[in-house]
Amino acid sequence: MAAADSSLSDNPRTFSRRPSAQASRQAKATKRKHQASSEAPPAKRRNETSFLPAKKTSVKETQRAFKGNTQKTFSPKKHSVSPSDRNQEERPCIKTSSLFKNNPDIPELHRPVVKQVQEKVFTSAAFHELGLHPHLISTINTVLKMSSMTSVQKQSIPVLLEGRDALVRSQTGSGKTLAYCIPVVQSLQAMKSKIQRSDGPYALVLVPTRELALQSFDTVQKLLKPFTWIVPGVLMGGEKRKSEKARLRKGINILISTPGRLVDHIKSTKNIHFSRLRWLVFDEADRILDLGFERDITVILNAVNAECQKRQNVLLSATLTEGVTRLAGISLHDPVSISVLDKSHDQLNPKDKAVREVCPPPAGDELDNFAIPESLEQHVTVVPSKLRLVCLAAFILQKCKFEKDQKMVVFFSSCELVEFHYSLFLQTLLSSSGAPASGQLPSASTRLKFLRLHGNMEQEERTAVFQEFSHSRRGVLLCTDVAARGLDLPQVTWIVQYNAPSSPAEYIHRIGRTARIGCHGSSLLILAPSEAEYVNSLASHKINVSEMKMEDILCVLTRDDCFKGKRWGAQKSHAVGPQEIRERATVLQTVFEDYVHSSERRVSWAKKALQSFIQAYATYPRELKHIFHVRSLHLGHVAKSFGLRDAPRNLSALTRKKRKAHLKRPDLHKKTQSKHSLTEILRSEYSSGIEPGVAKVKKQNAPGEPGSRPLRPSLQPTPCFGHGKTLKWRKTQKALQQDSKTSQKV
Ligand SMILES: Nc1ncnc2c1ncn2[C@@H]1O[C@H](COP(=O)(O)OP(=O)(O)OP(=O)(O)O)[C@@H](O)[C@H]1O
Repeated sequence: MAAADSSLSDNPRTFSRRPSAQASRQAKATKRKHQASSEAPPAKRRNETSFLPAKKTSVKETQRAFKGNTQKTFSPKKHSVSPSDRNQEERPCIKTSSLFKNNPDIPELHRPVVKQVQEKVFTSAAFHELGLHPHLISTINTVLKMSSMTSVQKQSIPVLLEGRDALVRSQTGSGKTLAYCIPVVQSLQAMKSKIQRSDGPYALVLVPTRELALQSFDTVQKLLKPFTWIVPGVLMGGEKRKSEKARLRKGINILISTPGRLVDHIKSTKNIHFSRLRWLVFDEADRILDLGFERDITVILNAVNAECQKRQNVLLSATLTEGVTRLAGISLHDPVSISVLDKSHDQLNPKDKAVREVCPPPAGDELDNFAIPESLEQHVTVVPSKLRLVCLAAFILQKCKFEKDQKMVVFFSSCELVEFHYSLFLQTLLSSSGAPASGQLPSASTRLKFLRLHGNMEQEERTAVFQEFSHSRRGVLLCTDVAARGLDLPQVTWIVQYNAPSSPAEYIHRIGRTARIGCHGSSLLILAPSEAEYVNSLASHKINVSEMKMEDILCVLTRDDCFKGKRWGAQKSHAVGPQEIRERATVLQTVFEDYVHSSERRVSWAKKALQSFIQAYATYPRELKHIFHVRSLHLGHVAKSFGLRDAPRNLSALTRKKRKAHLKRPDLHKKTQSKHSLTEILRSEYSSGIEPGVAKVKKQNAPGEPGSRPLRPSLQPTPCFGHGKTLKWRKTQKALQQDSKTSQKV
């Protein structure tokens, strides 16, 4: 295989591992010049180079840390053939820019070491100490196979059993679902007049995604095993409305739903009554109550309040933000605020933590510092844009091909990006993992398994993927933030964030898919050099990450002879030097580029994915724009991470046009057409599944304000958020809008 980098393949010795004194001086000078280095070249050059093939480079540029020739002729393989087959073919010469050349310096990460907020997961208290129904206790012990309570359960269950409203905050994977499900089931089974199915909902649980709805339903169903007269049900979209209506008509006593779907039924179904409602639970409350769902939540609360005033309200999340606390002030009645923070770090008397802690609502700074599971190791790697794709692929290979039983979730910023990488990896990495190579475990070739999950998939497939990945011992799930919240995917060992999240809260929820309930897990955040400052932003929220070097990730390619260059073909590859790593990375990049350029259709598919990336990039909230700004992207380099050899010429015009049109996301284009605001488009990731309902929503105006749709009389904004309190709509709306700025990109 001829590598695409002539400086590597023509004469390996030109790549001395130690640069000459002169080269090193020049490199230092270059480094100083680019001290405030970012991905972006100066504005003028950026405009020129971004849309043109790689240009000739200056001497100084060639002295940078990674060197090579600007262009190189190489022989591409026949498309979608494994890299090992490629040597045997006659290939035309195609120009490609060097992968390791003209990259910006990788800045040193001066990350402040901060003390992370910690929580203790388990307590020694047993469920039978709670005075629950004996059948409920035995179900928890035998069906769920749990005996001792987690901290959040120990604190929340007694409070909820006392009949209080509560605001519950505890780290991801700490058992919040049972913290509300147990009191709900205990209280409903104990009702004097036995519950009838036809009574309708006694408890309403709102969750942001369909998968989470299914998961919570599963838990409730298990708890209800001994109490067969109480019927649980789930409404989540994707299912035929007619069959959901039929189930509602028969009666559902514990109703779990996504907000959009419930609103649809409130508006169109006569069979949903809340007169007997005793419980209203908002799981992932900060997500549910943010701008994306605000309108739906108002409709739901108004419908509920119109029929029922006296009930218990519970808000739960690992990241309760100020907006939720404010809304909690309106929607909760004399709530107990439960936080499981391990104060032993700050307090002299560590015994205090064992006592049930009922604290005032967290305020100010405390809200911004989220607890992270102690057994979660967080890493960050800084990778130039050109190398992002090979770096991600190498990391996946390292963990999931060469190590045993690794289960990985990779987060992307849009559905289209998920689809692109999923297909690309299936066609390239899987076909290249046919025969076990030297250094590869015998069963490694069968170890690689890719799945994907995003909001644009058919519900049937979404559910199947969710189930398959849940029950699988290994595999790579490529997904959007639709999988970031609440999902309890057992034994996930690695979380990779290929596109940085739009807020610290989303960072916490994404990494929270691993290291659950005291298990060990790791995460990797991949940043471009221009994004390195994001590490400080995380540190300001008491999030500590340690650096992983890109070279150490790429190093794995030397274990896989699929990625051997031609020069090395006849040799045994014992020596693992930077040169060989670069060569193999170039071979892998060539595999991607060959696949993408194998047809016009694939090129335009890659362009669309690139466009989707740029559009998603433009949606970072204002407070992160100084780190993530489209202007900081070198499109030519970014294009390479989509297997494109050059940046598409018409991309910037297209993107500008799109940005003007309210930053529509291409992956949702079909659904949204041209009328939706950004928020609505982004929300559709979590949509009810009933498109006409979504499409009708025009603008995020407060009900009753000019431009808003008239609501049904019972839904008019005279809203009581329960217990006779009037919703100060405008104030809340403003507060929510402020808070949502950090959560727009989901
Ligand atoms: N007392 C317990 N003993 C053992 N396992 C438990 C206990 N309580 C909950 N679990 C398990 O812990 C895992 C995480 O629970 P859960 O999904 O409720 O966490 P969570 O706090 O809601 O997380 P997130 O914030 O991500 O939504 C689940 O697999 C659950 O079955």
